[in-house]
Amino acid sequence: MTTTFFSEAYRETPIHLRHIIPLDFHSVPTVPDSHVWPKSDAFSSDDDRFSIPIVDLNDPDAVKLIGHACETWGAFQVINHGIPLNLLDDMESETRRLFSLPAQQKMKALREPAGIAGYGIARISPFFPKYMWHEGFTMSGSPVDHARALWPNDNARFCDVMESYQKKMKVLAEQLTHMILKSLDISEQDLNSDILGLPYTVLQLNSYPSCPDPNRAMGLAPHTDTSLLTIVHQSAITGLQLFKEGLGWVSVQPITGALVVNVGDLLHIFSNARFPSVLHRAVVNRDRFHRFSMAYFYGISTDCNVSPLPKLLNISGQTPRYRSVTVKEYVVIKSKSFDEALSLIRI
Ligand SMILES: O=C(O)CCC(=O)C(=O)O
Ligand SMILES: [Fe+2]
Repeated sequence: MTTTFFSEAYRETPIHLRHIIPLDFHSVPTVPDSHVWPKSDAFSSDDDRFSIPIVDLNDPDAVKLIGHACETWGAFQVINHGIPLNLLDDMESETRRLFSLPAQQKMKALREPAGIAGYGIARISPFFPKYMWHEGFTMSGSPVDHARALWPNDNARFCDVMESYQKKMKVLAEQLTHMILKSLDISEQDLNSDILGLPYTVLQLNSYPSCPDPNRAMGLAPHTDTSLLTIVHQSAITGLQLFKEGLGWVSVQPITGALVVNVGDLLHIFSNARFPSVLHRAVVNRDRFHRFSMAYFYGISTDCNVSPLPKLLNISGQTPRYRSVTVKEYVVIKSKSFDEALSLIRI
């Protein structure tokens, strides 16, 4: 259902094969020109004083802390989230197993040009002149068809781990969404319809192979997510950075067992821009530091309308900053105009 919906939206913006097939990273001793990025002179802060808040979900003040983090950073790390540590470990080892397959094997699960699920490079790739040091595998629901192509006789464990992770993530994403709305004084009854009952969810596995010249390569170029919120599990290797006005690029330090939560475009619109849809990117490392991340995108489905929440406008006396769009319309605008998408629906 979700796949169909996205294919519908993506049919208008199919991607050329050269923007789907990843480089066979292990076959190149140096960074090819196609993957060389101008050295970023943006200030990158590894200073511990500048890091996103860590919120303990058992903290009695968690709602307030989450609201504050969404407002000031558009992101936070969450601990005591209820996702078992061994499931996070299993996710990481299955992800590693997938990306360690030979290139020609991974090609058997290649994403369709107008599709969302399968193996390939980042969907944002056509918006940049150079390729990223990255390969991905995307799922919406069961990955069984692609998993069968990857491992004809040995795919049950991969599918079990991916499915149970998606189930657990959905529960956590719902809980976080309710807490975020509560921080705005919004209850479910205040929403126009049962929009939260119609989630769309996508799980994206990311692989950033170690790079011979990390300063000239880009893992995942700066972007915002087209979700309500995104929950990221990153392996113990740094790479994720968020852009904060006045500070520049700030690294999100991996903390064992913690998950990173990002505000996405849809929540930004709902909040009438009170919560920034956080600009983020992934940088790469050298030597043996092959990094993985697993991003769970939680959004709302199909024909739902997204607009600044009326109750929020009433409470704050603000005028709406965005016009109402359906999720489908927004996905099409974003896949054509990328970082201009929000400004194209601004009032
Ligand atoms: O690798 C990461 O930490 C970030 C992944 C990400 O931003 C994405 O998949 O949209
Ligand atoms: Fe992202």
